[in-house]
Amino acid sequence: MDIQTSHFDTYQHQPIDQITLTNDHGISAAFLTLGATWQQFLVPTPTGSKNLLLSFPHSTDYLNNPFYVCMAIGRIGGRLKNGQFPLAGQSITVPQNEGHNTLHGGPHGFHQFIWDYTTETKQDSVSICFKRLIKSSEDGFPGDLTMNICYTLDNDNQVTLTFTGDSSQTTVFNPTSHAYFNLSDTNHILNHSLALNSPQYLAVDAEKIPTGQLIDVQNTPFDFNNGQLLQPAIDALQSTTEKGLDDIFNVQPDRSDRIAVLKDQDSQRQITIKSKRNGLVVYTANSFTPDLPFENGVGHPYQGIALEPQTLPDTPNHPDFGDVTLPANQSKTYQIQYCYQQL
Ligand SMILES: OC[C@H]1O[C@H](O[C@H]2[C@H](O)[C@@H](O)[C@H](O)O[C@@H]2CO)[C@H](O)[C@@H](O)[C@@H]1O
Repeated sequence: MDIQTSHFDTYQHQPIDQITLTNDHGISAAFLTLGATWQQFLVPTPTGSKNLLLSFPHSTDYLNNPFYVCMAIGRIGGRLKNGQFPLAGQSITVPQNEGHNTLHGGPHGFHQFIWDYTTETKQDSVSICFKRLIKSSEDGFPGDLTMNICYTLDNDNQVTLTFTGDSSQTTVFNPTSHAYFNLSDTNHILNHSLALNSPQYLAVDAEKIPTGQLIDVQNTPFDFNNGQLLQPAIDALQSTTEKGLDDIFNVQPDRSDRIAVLKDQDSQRQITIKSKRNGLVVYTANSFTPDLPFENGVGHPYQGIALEPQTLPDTPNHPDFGDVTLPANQSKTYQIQYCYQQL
């Protein structure tokens, strides 16, 4: 097990570090202090290594576009209608960043911060824990939030994300990761298959806000229960505005908390995703554009797929979706696991 720290670059006169964790099988995962970003998931190939994540070469590239590439998302993933919600008998309004709605924690979400960190080496795992006090005056949500985002790489080739929040006042908390995967040796994900434990997806309005209605996936392009190739699923959506997947699935974790399996048919690389929460947003990068300077070539639609486990979005406005309340001075932890296998 190994941990290496290096200087990545400088952003707004502040140094950005890159921290690389390596396990005993030669698999490594790299992270940036900017946005607590998961920058690389490097697996061995016959000729070297392959990054399973989309990545940029500079800090500014991460913040110069609206795609949150592999960054940490919080306090709340997804959209909050009108940036408003009821909480502890009050109507709360938070800063908006997509018209009058709030997306991915608003204009000052987790992705905007430069995080402090500590590292830890154990016999079978290596970890980096990003830490920051996010003041209510910084992101506009109730309560000062003491936030820890830990990434652990173990010898089962699994990366575990652990989000722990503790707030000075009752607040809302539904963090996730915006990691975009491309498991293939090509620059698109069309020959990946996706399997989801998901009987329903959420209806959304024209602004992609959940209406509250859950729709059965049977006989729709959204039925991934038996696994489905992404190319035909995306083809079936070409007549829609999005021309691809940007959808919220109501998932049912199995006994091992598995909710999804992504597999590249050509290379036989596979990622299994585990989460205890009831939502998964699937976004196939439908509006990526050539001005995105990715390390594996300029941006284009379907270059990667973001799989974002969370409690169903806009939950504070839909109590039947769950409860993302974080009571004052009580710590809450969510975990997401991404497990790599070469079949
Ligand atoms: O404006 C850029 C894109 O923003 C949205 O895409 C987000 C998507 O809706 C979310 O479900 C996902 O979690 O994050 C995406 C990146 O922010 C728009 O929906 C998309 O059309 C825009 O191109």
